[in-house]
Parts: sequence; structure tokens; C-alpha cells
Amino acid sequence: MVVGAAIIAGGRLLAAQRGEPPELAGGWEFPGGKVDPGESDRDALIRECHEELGVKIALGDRIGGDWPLALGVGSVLRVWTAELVEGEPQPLEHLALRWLAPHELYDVAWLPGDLPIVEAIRPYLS
Ligand SMILES: Nc1nc2c([nH]c(=O)n2[C@H]2C[C@H](O)[C@@H](COP(=O)(O)OP(=O)(O)OP(=O)(O)O)O2)c(=O)[nH]1
Repeated sequence: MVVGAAIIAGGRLLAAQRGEPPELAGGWEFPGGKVDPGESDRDALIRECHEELGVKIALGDRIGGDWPLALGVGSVLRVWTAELVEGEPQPLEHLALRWLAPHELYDVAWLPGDLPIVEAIRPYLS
């Protein structure tokens, strides 16, 4: 199980560029990662965002259901909206971060599996 956060601030969505593995490097994603054994999805997402971005987030709505991962075999991605509670996101484990306004949503090369999720988040940006 992989969880991802659609962090929104000031009507913009935070996108993060992966540095690894080589086949995914350069692609843009929602901050997050794999849920550890015994950990809840929501706790995993809060932990991952702290590790990856150095921020504390508060989760909002679940976006859709189980989104199939482009390259994952049988794995799915669960996504929540989120807002920043503490700190400003830093690319501690990513190549770069970008805050995307609604008209910029497709200015980055999202991982293929993320594209329909980005569209589902659009209503939250206004
Ligand atoms: N975090 C994240 N992963 C995504 C997204 N879309 C997508 O296909 N994936 C894939 C990429 C990876 O194969 C997998 C997430 O694994 P990960 O490597 O980020 O997990 P992790 O942080 O727990 O890292 P590790 O322990 O495996 O090193 O899900 C997304 O929007 N966010």
C-alpha cells in the first residue's frame, strides 16, 4: 500500500520530483510512500511527509478510492488532501518541489498513474 498527500496551500498543489529509482527519476508525484506493517494509512502519510518535506500536515478528504500504480505490480495508491500545519516544505528526499496553480497542473511530468488523481484534485484548488 502506497499513500500520497495532495498538499494544498493558497489554491496551489504541491508536486515533488523523484530522484530514484532510475526508471522513475525525474517524474513528479504526491509526497508519500509505503505504509509500514502495523501502521495506519493516515499515520504513514503524516510520517512520510515529515521525513520527505520536514513539515507537519493535517489530512483532509480522501480522493477517490484505490488508484492503480503505473509501475507497481498489484499495488495501489491512496490519496488524501492535506494542509500545512507547521513548516515550509523542503526537498529533503526529492530533486525539486513545485507549487502548481490550477493552470499549471500539467506543467510537470507526473508519474503516469498520477494523472487521473491530479484531475480529481482540481476542484479543491478554487
Ligand atoms: N509517493 C508516491 N509514490 C508514487 C506515486 N505515484 C506512483 O506511481 N508512486 C509509486 C512510486 C513507487 O514505486 C511507489 C512508492 O514507493 P516509495 O519508494 O516512494 O516508498 P517509500 O518512500 O516508502 O520508500 P522505500 O522504503 O521503498 O525506499 O509508488 C505518488 O504520487 N506518490
